[in-house]
Amino acid sequence: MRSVNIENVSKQFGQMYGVKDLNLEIKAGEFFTFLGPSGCGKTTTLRMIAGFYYPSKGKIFFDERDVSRLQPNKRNIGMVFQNYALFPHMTVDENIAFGLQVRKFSKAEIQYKVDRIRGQVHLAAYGNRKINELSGGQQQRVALARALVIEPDILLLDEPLSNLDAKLREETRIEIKRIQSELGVTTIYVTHDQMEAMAMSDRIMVMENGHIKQIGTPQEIYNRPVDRFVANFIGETNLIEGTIQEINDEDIKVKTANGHIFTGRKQQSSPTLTHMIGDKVFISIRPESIHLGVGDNTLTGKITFVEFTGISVNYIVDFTAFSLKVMIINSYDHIKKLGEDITINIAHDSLYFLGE
Ligand SMILES: Nc1ncnc2c1ncn2[C@@H]1O[C@H](COP(=O)(O)OP(=O)(O)OP(=O)(O)O)[C@@H](O)[C@H]1O
Repeated sequence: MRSVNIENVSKQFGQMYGVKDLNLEIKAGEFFTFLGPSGCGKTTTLRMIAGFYYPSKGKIFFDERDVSRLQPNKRNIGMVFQNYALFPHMTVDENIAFGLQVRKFSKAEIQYKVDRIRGQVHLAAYGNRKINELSGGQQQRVALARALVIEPDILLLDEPLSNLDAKLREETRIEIKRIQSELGVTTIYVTHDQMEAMAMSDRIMVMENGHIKQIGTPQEIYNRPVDRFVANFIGETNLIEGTIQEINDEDIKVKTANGHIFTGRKQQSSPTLTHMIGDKVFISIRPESIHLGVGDNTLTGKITFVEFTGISVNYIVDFTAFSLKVMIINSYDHIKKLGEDITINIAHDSLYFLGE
């Protein structure tokens, strides 16, 4: 396993930038995810790491080695894409063995390595099955085995689960994570699915328009987003606009347009926020951090939407100047009805302040 260092990398397509001035270090053995909406530059970055694109500017290192202009087949990388690109009429073993044959391993070595990796992806009994006789999830595990059997320094995965249905996605996600942590291979994962990114990654890079927005652990990104884009993109949140009314070393009071005052902790603010009385701020409140009844930041409003999902009861509650999505984890309590009044509270620690 190797580290990946991206230094000042840009990729231009004519006048347009796919990515611009990217600086990034992925540690050896890390599960690192590129996350962002369509067109933000995830695949372009991955392709430069793979060697399918060369950077227009800047350098890429695997450990100390400059690979910026090295051909893909000289980089010792394993790759899995959303369309598995397996040979459908060949067997599982023939597919897995492909990269080893290209590398001219002996027959005995190939069989040993193929058997071993087939066991690791939980397909031990499937060596002689044809690819078109496998389920989508099994096919994706063959693709993974084929990428891993060459013992790559770096594993690149580009939306590998997007062709699978929801249940299989989750199962395969768990399998990929298990195999990755058993083998300890440095893994770079591309997705636009924030749940997937959160569940699998050691660290996540959130991208927008060819730029890095934030790099951090799933918890950092979820609990301490740098701005409204990240807060909105990672999970659901309520954003309420207001102005700073009062401030001291510990607390901030923010007044909304209809005169409501929210009190929160100063340390629960994005690092880029300046704290001056009169400044405009946004309060981010996660739906699951809102509770029923009286407490800190108590409010009473009218229910304009209600749904029961099994895990939770979700409400939208109108407070005239703003509305809040509220998620009450299923407690078998009475479910309130559309049009009813509801009293909610939000702990001071659950408010998070963002700049414009
Ligand atoms: N070969 C190309 N020629 C011209 N523009 C390109 C090319 N490849 C990518 N782009 C542009 O670069 C930007 C980044 O594209 P990229 O494919 O990296 O995005 P992405 O985040 O992977 O999106 P998606 O999730 O849709 O795959 C986009 O605006 C895209 O249109």
